[in-house]
Amino acid sequence: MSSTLERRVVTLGGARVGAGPAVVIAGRISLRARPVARPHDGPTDGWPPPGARDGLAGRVPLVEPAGAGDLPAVAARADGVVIGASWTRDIPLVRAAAALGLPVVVERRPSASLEEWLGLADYCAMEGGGEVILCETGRLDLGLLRAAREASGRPVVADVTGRPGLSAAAVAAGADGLVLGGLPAAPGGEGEDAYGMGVVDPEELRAAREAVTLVGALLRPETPATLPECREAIDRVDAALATLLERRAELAGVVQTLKPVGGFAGRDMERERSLVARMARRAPALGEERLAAVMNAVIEAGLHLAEERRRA
Ligand SMILES: C=C(O[C@@H]1C=C(C(=O)O)C=C[C@H]1O)C(=O)O
Repeated sequence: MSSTLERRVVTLGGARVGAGPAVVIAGRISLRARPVARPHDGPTDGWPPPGARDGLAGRVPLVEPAGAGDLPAVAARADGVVIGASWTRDIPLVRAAAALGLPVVVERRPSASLEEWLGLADYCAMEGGGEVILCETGRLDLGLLRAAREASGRPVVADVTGRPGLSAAAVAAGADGLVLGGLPAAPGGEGEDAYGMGVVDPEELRAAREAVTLVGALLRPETPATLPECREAIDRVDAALATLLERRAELAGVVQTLKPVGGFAGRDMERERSLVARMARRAPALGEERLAAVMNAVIEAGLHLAEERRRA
């Protein structure tokens, strides 16, 4: 984040994008890939009807219109309108979409420069209510994503549909959110793709949530101001800690098999002291003494686990 630029926060369907934790935006559809209307759907504007069997309560986080005719339905049913990467130069439609007053998600045209992308975002902010999110999509230029976030002060998200392996990298690069294509899945159930639009992929959703939790805990600065926010931030840190503790226990177990004398008998207090001293450099507020108590418990838990496994 630039120190001179005020960071703008956009509220999208109740989620604050741009400050605090990175968010997962699970649902983006394009009306350019309009599904086939089916007779029992009744009059259709190309949308799944509200309360359809896929559990969709009639709303989708992000919708890309195909034309101006879609805009009333987008206004009624979407949390945010998408300026799609393929038509960022259709200025009349860009303008009409921005004028809806919904948050506007401006995708980057493939090969568009930073200047062109940010210029379009400024244009949308002027034409609309000012709530603009930048979205990097396609092959994901994460360097550009980061530069856009710094240069504009606007929230920047990455569409990781079909690229779950880039979720962690996108959050590490500074993405304020991860977008997943498809209809939102039914709460608690696997989504039913009744309309040929595709449903958010559960594996992609899992990868995105892991990324915002684990990478967010490690790399994203946060200053929570309320008790729930603070607890959520702590929960993310604990998730990262648990992941690391499990990993550490596995490694400590391997060490026991490689040392001449393993287990509690082979305990090396000098090595324990030196690892605590190194950790204290990263955790100066906690300091050596408090860390030593924590690490003693961690090391003993690992030794107990290794012993249990050896006996089994
Ligand atoms: C893992 C080792 O064995 C023991 C456990 C340690 C740990 O969990 O970090 C450190 C030193 C030893 O007392 C080791 O020797 O490195």
